[in-house]
Amino acid sequence: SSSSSSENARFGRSGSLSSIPPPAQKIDVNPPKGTRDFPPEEMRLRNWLFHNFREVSQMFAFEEVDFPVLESEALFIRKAGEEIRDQLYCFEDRGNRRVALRPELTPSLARLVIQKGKSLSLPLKWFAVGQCWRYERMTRGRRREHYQWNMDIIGVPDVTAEAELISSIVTFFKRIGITAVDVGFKVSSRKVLQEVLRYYSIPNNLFGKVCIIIDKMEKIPIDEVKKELRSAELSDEAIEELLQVLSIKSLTKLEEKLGAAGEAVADLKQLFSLAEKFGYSEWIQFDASVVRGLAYYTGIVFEGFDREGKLRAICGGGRYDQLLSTFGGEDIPACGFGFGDAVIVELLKEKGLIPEVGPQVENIVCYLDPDLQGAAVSVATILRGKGQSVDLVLENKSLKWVFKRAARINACRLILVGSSEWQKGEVRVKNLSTGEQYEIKVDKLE
Ligand SMILES: CC(=O)Nc1cnc2ccccc2c1
Repeated sequence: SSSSSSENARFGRSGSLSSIPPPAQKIDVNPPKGTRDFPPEEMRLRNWLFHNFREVSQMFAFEEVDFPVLESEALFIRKAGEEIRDQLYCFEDRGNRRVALRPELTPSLARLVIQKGKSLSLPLKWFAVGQCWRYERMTRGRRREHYQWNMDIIGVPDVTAEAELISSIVTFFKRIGITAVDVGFKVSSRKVLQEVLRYYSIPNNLFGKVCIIIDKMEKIPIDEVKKELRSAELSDEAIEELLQVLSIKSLTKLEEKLGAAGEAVADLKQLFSLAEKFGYSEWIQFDASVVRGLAYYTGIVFEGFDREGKLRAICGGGRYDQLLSTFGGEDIPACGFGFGDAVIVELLKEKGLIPEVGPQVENIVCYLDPDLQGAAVSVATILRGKGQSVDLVLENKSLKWVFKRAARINACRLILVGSSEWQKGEVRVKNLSTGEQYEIKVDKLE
């Protein structure tokens, strides 16, 4: 233990006495249920994925933001019957405050926008990559945390914002080798639903709840959906009409059904024509059944899906023009998406697209004679001063050991500090890919 108690100080690190007795039994060395460790190999894959998230976000001139993982529970209390609410990882802290581990990033973003208020010059283009949490009863072995990439555009009411967001996701997919043959986007607008509900004079306050019920359509039997819609005070006629409209998969048919005057048709037509200009038409399709499972969406919604139909949604998002006022702020038009780190990795595995990301280091420096430890340290430090990466062998190890380690860490070059060379101010260098060997003055190393 590294406790600085005087006891340790007196006997030093290797003191025979320890001031702390060993635990009675071994602690559980696994991470908490539903959570993951990231040892080096897994961390390299995660860093590769997040690097691509960040590169695309920066290519679209988005600025990175982040928020606390811990938020007031109130930020996520919505009454629309969302799964994300049922699984909120919430608790009372030591100050008796109701808090929650964030299940998503958008409410935090809204909170920050309200907090910054007039000092922000719109539009904002913000992105974040953050860990989100859920607490599932009797975890069905499902994870309780994942990382989500979010991109949001705040202050642009026009559909061109949603088109831009979809373009950024398409750009991301292309970068990692995913094509329109592998995935697509189902696109719709909640204004379709709004126009049907208005026709049947369903009160607006039921809108969120109806969306959440419909979002479950693919997951629960249709009779259950109808039962829940009936309990949400929809007439049988309204339910039948609603389900009929939600089965429409062509914009032309939608226009025949709703007429050309409504915003839903106008927005979607504009989006599909912008898709042409962005060059991702073959990636998107209209599908009125897409509503997404978050209550606050108000307009265009979309979700990325794998065309083989084996996996859950890869990503999803949409317009949320009235989220800020639910927190007491002035409404500002906004849209965004969330992209989790789990399904995409399953997809990459399916497609054989997991990248080979091994460790990489330029130099490994070792000393053959125990008296040359200081010399090795100075060689490593000179190389690092030149911006090179160096694995310094910290103890006097055999050459056999050093070669084995050099291979494991995939070092490019071996620098041997030996006494005969060191007399001449030189070191021996071995290029580990070509095998080439030579001796060189230390300050000539580059
Ligand atoms: C496939 C997967 O891991 N999904 C997942 C995992 N953890 C979450 C945590 C919070 C919200 C949504 C989550 C979703």
